[in-house]
Amino acid sequence: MEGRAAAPGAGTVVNALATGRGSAFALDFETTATVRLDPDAATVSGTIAGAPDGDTTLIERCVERVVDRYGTDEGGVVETTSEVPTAAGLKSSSAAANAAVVAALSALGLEVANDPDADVTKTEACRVGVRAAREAGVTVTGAFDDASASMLGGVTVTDNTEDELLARDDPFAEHALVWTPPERAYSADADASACEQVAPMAELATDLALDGDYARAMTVNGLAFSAALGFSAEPAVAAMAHCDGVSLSGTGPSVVAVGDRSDLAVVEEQWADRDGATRLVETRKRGARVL
Ligand SMILES: Nc1ncnc2c1ncn2[C@@H]1O[C@H](COP(=O)(O)OP(=O)(O)OP(=O)(O)O)[C@@H](O)[C@H]1O
Ligand SMILES: O=C(O)C1=C[C@@H](O)[C@@H](O)[C@H](O)C1
Repeated sequence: MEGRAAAPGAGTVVNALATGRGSAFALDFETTATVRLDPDAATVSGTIAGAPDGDTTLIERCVERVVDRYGTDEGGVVETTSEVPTAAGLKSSSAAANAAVVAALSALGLEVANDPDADVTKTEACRVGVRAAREAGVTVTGAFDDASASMLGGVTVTDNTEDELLARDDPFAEHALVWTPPERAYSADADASACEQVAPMAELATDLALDGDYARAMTVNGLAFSAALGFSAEPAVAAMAHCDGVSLSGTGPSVVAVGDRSDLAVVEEQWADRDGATRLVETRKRGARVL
């Protein structure tokens, strides 16, 4: 009983830490999970390729929750390999959870699809991963915004207090420029009460996103949450005149700009002297998939 699946990382349109409502969009780099289930194994054990000391609680919980709900008490192993940097604001936890859940469902022989007649809908599979993320303690709100963008692709707006999908659209930009500084910021350590202080700006950004004005929502979000979480707004200020939208992603430290490819080349020059890595990626319409 083996299943393999991949799910993309994502960038932030609106951070949900202020109000519980958030928005994110899928980016074309992904995490792959392989799950082997064994009816005779008593536990699930995980490994992260290239990170022998990485915390495997999340992916183990994901497989356990799938087995609890859809299986017959199997144990087994789960392994991830990832192009999404961990704790960089690019939704590594959502990509890992979605890949692990879809791979486990595939190992059980279940079809996961957007189709309401599928054995398991993608939205339901996504909620299983979000519950596992809450149990593993890697999230503040459950991050259904990030998880749904990764699972469904395109851009989503959600209410994370109810794990409810408020909107889903195809990508609002073709390309994104992603700057990832060397430091890491775990979501679970973020200052949620500082974020709550910028709730009026988060509400404004959410209204813009629900009107389909995702790029401007990102920019409003980025200024508010950079200030609340103590990140410099200077990269966003340097980029703003040259792109459609730019924001601190997640709880940082990455900054993501969207716009035409030629505009993003100008932003890349503005960001060139910074520590860390800058990469130009495509946004992604397709979400998680069985391999
Ligand atoms: N490839 C992976 N395999 C297994 N678990 C992973 C993997 N990547 C991330 N995780 C889990 O997610 C945790 C990091 O979650 P965190 O929310 O802090 O990062 P993020 O999702 O990249 O950030 P953000 O929510 O700001 O985008 C790790 O400690 C680990 O438990
Ligand atoms: O842990 C969380 O609940 C979240 C973390 C960040 O990615 C945010 O961008 C997201 O909206 C919610």
